[in-house]
Amino acid sequence: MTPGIRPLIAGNWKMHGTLRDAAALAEAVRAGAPAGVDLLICPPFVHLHVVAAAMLGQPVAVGGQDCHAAAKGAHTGDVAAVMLRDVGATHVILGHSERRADHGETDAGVRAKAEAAIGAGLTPIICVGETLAQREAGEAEAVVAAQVKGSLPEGFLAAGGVVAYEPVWAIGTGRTPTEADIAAIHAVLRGLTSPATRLLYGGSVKPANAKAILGLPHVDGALVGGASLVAADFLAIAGAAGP
Ligand SMILES: O=C(CO)COP(=O)(O)O
Repeated sequence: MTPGIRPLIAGNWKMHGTLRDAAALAEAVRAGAPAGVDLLICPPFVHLHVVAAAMLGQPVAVGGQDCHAAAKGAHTGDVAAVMLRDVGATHVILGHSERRADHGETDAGVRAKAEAAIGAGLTPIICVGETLAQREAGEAEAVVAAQVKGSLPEGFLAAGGVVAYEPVWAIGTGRTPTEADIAAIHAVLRGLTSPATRLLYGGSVKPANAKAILGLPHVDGALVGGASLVAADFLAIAGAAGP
């Protein structure tokens, strides 16, 4: 943790569940939200409006998992940042490695989306992280630094933008980098951002490893995938970030 930075525990629900599941999960998270920690849940687009309406005025923020760089237009299947803001989202995850892989997203594209998000009043959470081949080649720090330099738009730090380090090989695999490796990358991220930027770690975060990971220097929270779909696990991770 970084002294003076309030931790953020974010749940990326990815493409899971029904509307009923989403409503129940959000309510369970709300009911158990611990003090002293910011909580964010990011449902699939089709569930976002209902979840955001239910969380209005509650201590659980709601975010999107992506947005388009344009404010409107002929972009079939896409969703604009202003639309997310309009239905109650306050944050948006951008440049997740699954989107970089599934949709060919580039650093420049992520930067354009982040500009749109900031313009719409959303807090962008930009994801960076190396592949296993890049880590084994000793390139992890250079890859992550290049992604940060390429993906963060001007005004990102002033707008309170968040950076999430998610090594691709740790996502959904149960594998995590060593604590020293996480700390090393986060030190690089701190050097490239600001003393106040929230830096999240993501990749197989679960109740059993949350305390150790969240205790590392410059780790100001977590971006949680699988474990965020189980309210008790997500809340246990949030509890590990608390005072
Ligand atoms: O991709 C992630 C969050 O964005 C991490 O996913 P897991 O927690 O399932 O490894």
